[in-house]
Amino acid sequence: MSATIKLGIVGGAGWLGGAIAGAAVSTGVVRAEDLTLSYRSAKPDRFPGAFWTDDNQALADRSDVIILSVRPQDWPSLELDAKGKLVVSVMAGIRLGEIGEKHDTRRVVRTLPNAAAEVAKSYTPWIASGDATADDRTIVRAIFDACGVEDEVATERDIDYLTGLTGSGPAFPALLANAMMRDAIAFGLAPDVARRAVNTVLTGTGRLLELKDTSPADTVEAFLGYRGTTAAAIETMRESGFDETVAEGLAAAFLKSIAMGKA
Ligand SMILES: NC(=O)C1=CN([C@@H]2O[C@H](COP(=O)(O)OP(=O)(O)OC[C@H]3O[C@@H](n4cnc5c(N)ncnc54)[C@H](O)[C@@H]3O)[C@@H](O)[C@H]2O)C=CC1
Ligand SMILES: O=C(O)[C@@H]1CCC=N1
Repeated sequence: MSATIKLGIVGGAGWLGGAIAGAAVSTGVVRAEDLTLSYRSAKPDRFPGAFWTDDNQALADRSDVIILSVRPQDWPSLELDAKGKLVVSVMAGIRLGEIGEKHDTRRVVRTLPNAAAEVAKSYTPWIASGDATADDRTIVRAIFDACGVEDEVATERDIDYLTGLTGSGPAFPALLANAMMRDAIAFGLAPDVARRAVNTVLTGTGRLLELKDTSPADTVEAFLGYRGTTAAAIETMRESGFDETVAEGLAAAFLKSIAMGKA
């Protein structure tokens, strides 16, 4: 892929837009001088050499590829004519067809990264509209490879499902860790010890997964087979509905993603 794409990020001052910009610049997918970012109120002091603007049409006119990274509720009021350019959305819930219609282009890609883009560890599923070209796909792969791991998926329904599974995903280990910490503090552990203990469990587990790429089912089975303290905990959590609670939470995210689109 050419290293000279001109990339615009609407909402570049935000959490995800900033993370994508950081990943794209640091991996050389885009040069800082070819990057345009828009903000709504205060101009951020980030990405030296990049062009900041509060005029989204100016951003679109300067860019070949436009990433939409505003919150879904802010998108209807976004004025931007992309005139046949490649538009890449990271917005939850908003459909390919709606995006193309509003921004006057049939080259649209809908993606759903996650918060780990900030550390180049996002999982990003994406799907392209019928008129997206092979070069468009190459550009999208390059941007989201820079943010972590990406997969082109078969349907927008898959994106809606993955919005909960992986888009929201970083929140779920945090939810578990928070419950563990609360229990540890209720038990009487010093809060700083509890925090260090629980955070180390999470980072250590992540590292093990990264190095060994084991199946979670195999890990659970190995601990169950040990018939020790871990098996006692897992069996009690499951009897209390752990697996069903997770499935219900993921279903709620899936339904919310569908409800956020018009189609
Ligand atoms: N944060 C996350 O973990 C994930 C977020 N997303 C999606 O990413 C999108 C952005 O989310 P975040 O970065 O978390 O939100 P955020 O609120 O941190 O960033 C959005 C930014 O857009 C700016 N903005 C709003 N309207 C604007 C306009 N007309 N022109 C220029 N800037 C404008 C806001 O001022 C803000 O800085 C959302 O659509 C969300 O669904 C998707 C996956 C994960
Ligand atoms: O919670 C949200 O709506 C956004 C989209 C996926 C993750 N965060």
